Amino acid sequence: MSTPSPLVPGAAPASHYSLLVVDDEPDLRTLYELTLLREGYDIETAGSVEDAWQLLAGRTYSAVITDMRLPDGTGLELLQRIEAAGRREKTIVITAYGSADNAVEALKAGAYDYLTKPVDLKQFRSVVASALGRSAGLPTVQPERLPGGKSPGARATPPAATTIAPGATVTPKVVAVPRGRAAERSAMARMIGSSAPMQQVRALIEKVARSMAPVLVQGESGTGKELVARSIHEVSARAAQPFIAVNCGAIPENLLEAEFFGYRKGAFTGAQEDRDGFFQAARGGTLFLDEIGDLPLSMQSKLLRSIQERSVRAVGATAEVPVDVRIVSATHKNLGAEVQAGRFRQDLYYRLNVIQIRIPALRERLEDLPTICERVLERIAAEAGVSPAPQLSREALALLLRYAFPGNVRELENLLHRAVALAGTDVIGIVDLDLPDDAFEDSGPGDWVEPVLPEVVAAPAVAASPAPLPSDLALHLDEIERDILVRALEQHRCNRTAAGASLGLTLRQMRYRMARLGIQVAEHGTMTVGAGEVPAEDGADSFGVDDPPHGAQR
Ligand SMILES: Nc1ncnc2c1ncn2[C@@H]1O[C@H](COP(=O)(O)OP(=O)(O)OP(=O)(O)O)[C@@H](O)[C@H]1O
Repeated sequence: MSTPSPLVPGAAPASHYSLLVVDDEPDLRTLYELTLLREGYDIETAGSVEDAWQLLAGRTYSAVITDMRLPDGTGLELLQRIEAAGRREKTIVITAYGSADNAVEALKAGAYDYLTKPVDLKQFRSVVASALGRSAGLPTVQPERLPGGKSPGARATPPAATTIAPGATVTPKVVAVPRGRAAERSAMARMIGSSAPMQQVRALIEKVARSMAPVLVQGESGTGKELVARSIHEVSARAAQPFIAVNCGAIPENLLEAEFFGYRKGAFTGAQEDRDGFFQAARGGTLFLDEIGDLPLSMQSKLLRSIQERSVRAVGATAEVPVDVRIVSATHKNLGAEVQAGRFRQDLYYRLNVIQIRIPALRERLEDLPTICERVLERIAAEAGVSPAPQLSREALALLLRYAFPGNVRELENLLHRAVALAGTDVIGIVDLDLPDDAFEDSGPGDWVEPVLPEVVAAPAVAASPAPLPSDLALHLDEIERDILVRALEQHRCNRTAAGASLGLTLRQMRYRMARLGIQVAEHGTMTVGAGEVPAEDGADSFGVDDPPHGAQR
């Protein structure tokens, strides 16, 4: 066991970061201890899991650095104990060279980061500094103290994040450009939804933000993968450093290397000065690799090397330069299947997929839809300087709840923008949604979703006082639906195809609904409304002026 020594030549000023180093080899302990003392940290050391645990029982540390193989157990066991006890020490494990499995296991178990033997001391200092939320070699800053003397790690105000357009040259100037209004609010605050899957996503973000483990975010297009990546960055100790978002699928293959790693003056025709790449721009922060599944195989191997070595070599440069960057990647593809098909390197997949966050499609969390609509409409109104914000009519919301949203939240946002423009009033109706004709093509009797209509979204702004609650919701909604269908049929002279299209329904769906609600249209164009029934699958029991004769091709 040792304490900060005034005898260490060149030691940085004393700090309040305290570290516990666990290794059974006395020489290595001394090496790590001396290295860290020079950085100005307080150090204590232990030679086994039990020794370490005893020290931990007596106090808290800013971080624990442990070798994987210890005489009475493994570093992983120590880490698991720390996690299980709910302690907040950051943990760094040191694994034998080539034991990627151990490293991945440690990251999954909650380690902040790992180092491989033989430990490169420069990297060692940088990883420890990164775990403490500071830059290696900088004077140590006294962290905010929590009860018990624990350093919480730096939680700075999120800086402006940056997306780099393909082909754009990366300079510090570009990195500093703010992203505009949306970037002003934190990504986590912009992420709407309290459904169980979204709660899980939020909990995972909080958990993974504490470590350096690579995260792979999977989900359909428009589900919010970038929002999740930004949230991880903002919640992490890297929040004060850059967030660089790169769309891997949008960069021409011949530019990829220069864009990722930068280039030196004269490296190729037109390289008139040194330029940084995405990795250098993201130094100390997070590099978000969107659409990683679109990265060509040749670039995949270069990316793998940089991630493994934690260093990059600019095009035309002779030396590798270490970079401290956290990688978050995303894809809408099934990367496992891409690996099977030989289009994605298995080793890279393994490196990127240490922790996976799957964002469910919007149709899998429909309970979030009313709140998302409400908040998006508020935002549209605020941007246009309009008050009060437009609201969806009950019927419009009911229709949206049955729509499949192939483009997920992004599609919903676009749809609401258009609807607000079309509506002209502060209540958005079904016609304003202008949903595509084939929107409900697959829906049939079994696909009916009983709408959940929270009062806050459903109540039109014009209502003076809230309507009394219905005693039978299903009957009440049937009445509303019946009324809408009858009005649409009247407007379209009982032509069911046209009436259905005006409501975003196919003829088959229109037939089904009419039969269910007891609406009949005779051949001469008169309409009767009676008791409903459960229709036959193809709804062939009701005829109308727009129906072809039996057997005819439409
Ligand atoms: N849970 C959510 N709450 C509010 N807005 C959301 C949510 N999820 C996504 N959005 C919004 O939807 C749009 C698309 O989100 P984002 O770009 O993060 O999706 P993505 O999955 O990365 O899309 P792509 O795969 O096309 O790159 C953004 O405007 C984002 O703010």
